[in-house]
Amino acid sequence: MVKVYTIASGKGGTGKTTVTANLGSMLARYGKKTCILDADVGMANLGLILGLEDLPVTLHEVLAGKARVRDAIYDGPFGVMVVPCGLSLQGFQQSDPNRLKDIMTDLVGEFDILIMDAPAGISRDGVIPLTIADGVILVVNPEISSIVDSLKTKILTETVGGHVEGAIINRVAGNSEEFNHAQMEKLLGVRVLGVIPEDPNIRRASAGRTPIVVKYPTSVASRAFKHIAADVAGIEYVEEAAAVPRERFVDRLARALFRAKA
Ligand SMILES: Nc1ncnc2c1ncn2[C@@H]1O[C@H](COP(=O)(O)OP(=O)(O)OP(=O)(O)O)[C@@H](O)[C@H]1O
Repeated sequence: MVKVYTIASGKGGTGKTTVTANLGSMLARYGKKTCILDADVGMANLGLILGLEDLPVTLHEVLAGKARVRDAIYDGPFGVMVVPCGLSLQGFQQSDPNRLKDIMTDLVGEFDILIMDAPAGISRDGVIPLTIADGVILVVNPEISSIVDSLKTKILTETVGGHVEGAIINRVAGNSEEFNHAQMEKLLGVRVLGVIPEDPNIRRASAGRTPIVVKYPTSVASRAFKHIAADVAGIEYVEEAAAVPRERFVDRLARALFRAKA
């Protein structure tokens, strides 16, 4: 049975796109047929951080009724399928977000998991991804403004008949001013699905157009993403061993000589 998630937030910049790219990639790695869509049609950047640009067909053309969604699906990391959005203002203006529901209906038979990256804030178009998901996942930073804005998104989701699955706390630096896991759960009134630390490798990976789980798989943030993905996939998380560097020729030679002498 397919499960449809929307990754949402209150204010912008909390890490929705980062979560969508990394969670989607890991779910595919864990064997789930996964598709991630950039439903942030006005401020799209999922394609940008995955190196998918200058594409002939994107979600813009599909939402404009000019193309089929099948023609806007591209290969992403670890076998995740990606439906990116174009960057042009004209493409945004021609998009009809009401078509999103039909697009999702077209995809449900082909995937185990569909994940939509929603627009930030509260807008008429932003409501659609909140209503058509089985579960909305809020991406929240551990500070009061982000919590208050996410609460508004939670209330809006419930008002329009949607369901909030839980929250991911992102960019946790471990400062004493930050709200902790238990406080966040109490304030938001939802289960915390995972905690992603502040990790400079996330920016480095994005600059290289690759999710951190691919580029720096043993980094602290990658391990956190893997935990959440395993939970969502319903499998037990097993720590992957760090890659053992290949032994250099001189080391092999020295070892062989040393053994020969002994
Ligand atoms: N855990 C983290 N540690 C360090 N940097 C992070 C982390 N999560 C996200 N970032 C950085 O924060 C910035 C915003 O992240 P992202 O684009 O994922 O947010 P967003 O919620 O999708 O934003 P928007 O609402 O504008 O679409 C990016 O530069 C990203 O690399």
